[in-house]
Amino acid sequence: MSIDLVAERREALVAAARTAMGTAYAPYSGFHVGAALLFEDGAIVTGANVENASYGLSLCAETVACSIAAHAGRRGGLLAVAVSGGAGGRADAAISPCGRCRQVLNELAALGGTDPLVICTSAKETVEMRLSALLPNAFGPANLA
Ligand SMILES: O=c1ccn([C@H]2C[C@H](O)[C@@H](CO)O2)c(=O)[nH]1
Ligand SMILES: [Zn+2]
Repeated sequence: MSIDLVAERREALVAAARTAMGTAYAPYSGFHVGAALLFEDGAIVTGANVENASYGLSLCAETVACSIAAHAGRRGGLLAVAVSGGAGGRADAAISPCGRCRQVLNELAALGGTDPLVICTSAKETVEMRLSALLPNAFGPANLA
């Protein structure tokens, strides 16, 4: 059921990540990233990186998308994540989420007991893996219960 939804919405999810890349605010790195989250109800929530003049405060696209989803009331049900990005918004590198974003994604995943598929896409290639492979033995909400 869930796997079918990912297959069904896969193209839309990747397209949403690419579109979201267009709203990146990345004047310092020039590296534009878009992320799209697919939920069990079929909804797609997107985000793009938001940089800051104090460089270290910049937020990645995946973290922005997770924050928007949480703010909209989502507390789980994360089935898949698509990430697309590259210098100048050219999406020529299949980038995978940074360490901080893996942990942020894990919060939404763990709350709903899912292991989302992470789809890293570029114009040239697509690399896919489960979040549990990107963040094995994760620290999560259960550790605080
Ligand atoms: O998976 C990633 C990797 C990097 N970035 C952003 C952070 C920064 O704004 C820019 C360059 O690192 O790309 C993301 O949004 N997601
Ligand atoms: Zn990140």
